[in-house]
Amino acid sequence: MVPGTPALRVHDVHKVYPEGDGKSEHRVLEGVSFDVAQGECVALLGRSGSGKSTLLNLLAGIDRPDQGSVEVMGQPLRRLGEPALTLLRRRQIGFIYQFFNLIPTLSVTENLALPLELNGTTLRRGLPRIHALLEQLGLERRAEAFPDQLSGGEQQRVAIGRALIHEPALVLADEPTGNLDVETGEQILELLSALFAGRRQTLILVTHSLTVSAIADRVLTLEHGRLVAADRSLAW
Ligand SMILES: Nc1ncnc2c1ncn2[C@@H]1O[C@H](COP(=O)(O)OP(=O)(O)OP(=O)(O)O)[C@@H](O)[C@H]1O
Repeated sequence: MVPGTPALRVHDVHKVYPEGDGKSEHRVLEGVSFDVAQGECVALLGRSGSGKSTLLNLLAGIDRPDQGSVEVMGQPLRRLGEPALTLLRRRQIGFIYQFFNLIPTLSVTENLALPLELNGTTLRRGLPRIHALLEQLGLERRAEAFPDQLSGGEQQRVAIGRALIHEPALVLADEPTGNLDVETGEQILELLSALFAGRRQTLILVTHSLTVSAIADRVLTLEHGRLVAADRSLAW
C-alpha cells in the first residue's frame, strides 16, 4: 500500500431503494464523496432516516452502491467478490453496534477471542492480548462472565474490545451509545477517545447526536442524501 493512502475513499456514491409500491424509488444517497485519513476519527451525523446505516453498509461492503466507488485501505470494493469482501471485513474492519451483538453463549474472553480465531489465532495464543485489552477496558474481573451477567455499559465495552482485538485498520461504530443511559454513554465515549488516541486505527462513528459527534476530529453531516456544511447540523 502506498504510504499516505486514505483509510477510506468514498467517491460520488449513490444508493436507491425501491419504494413499497414497487413503482417509485427512494434516493437515499445522491452523490456522497469524502476521504478519511488513517488514524482519523470521523463522525457521520444525520437525523433518523438520512441514510447513515445505508452508507455504513456500503463502507463495509455489506451492500454495494448503485453508482460511485468505495475504497478501504486502497482497495476498491467493487473489484472484490464476496469471499474477498468477507476476508477484508474479518481482517481490516471492526464493528461496534448499538445493541452490542455479543454471542450470549460465550464468555467475555471467548467473545473477544472470536475475531482472532476467525483470523487463525487460537484462544490460547490470543490470551495475553485479550488480557491486556480487558485491562484497558476495565473488565479484567469480568473475563469469565457471560453477556447476560453484564450491565449494558460493560457489554458495550466487551463489544469495543471485540472490534479492536484483531487490530483492524478501520472501526465502524453505529450509534455505540444509543442503547445506554446518558452517564454510561459518556463513559463509553471517553473510553473510545482514550483507546483511539494512541492508535493509527481509523474510527467512523455514526450518530444522530451532536454530543457523540463532539469526540470526532471531523464531522460529516448527511442531509437529503448529501453531505452538507457541518454548521447546518446545529439547526436540529
Ligand atoms: N433495504 C432497504 N429497502 C428499502 N428502503 C430502505 C432499506 N434500508 C433502508 N431503507 C430506507 O432508507 C432510508 C435511510 O435508512 P438508514 O437506515 O440508512 O437511515 P439512518 O440514517 O441510519 O436512520 P436511523 O438513524 O434511524 O438508523 C430510510 O428511509 C429507510 O426506510
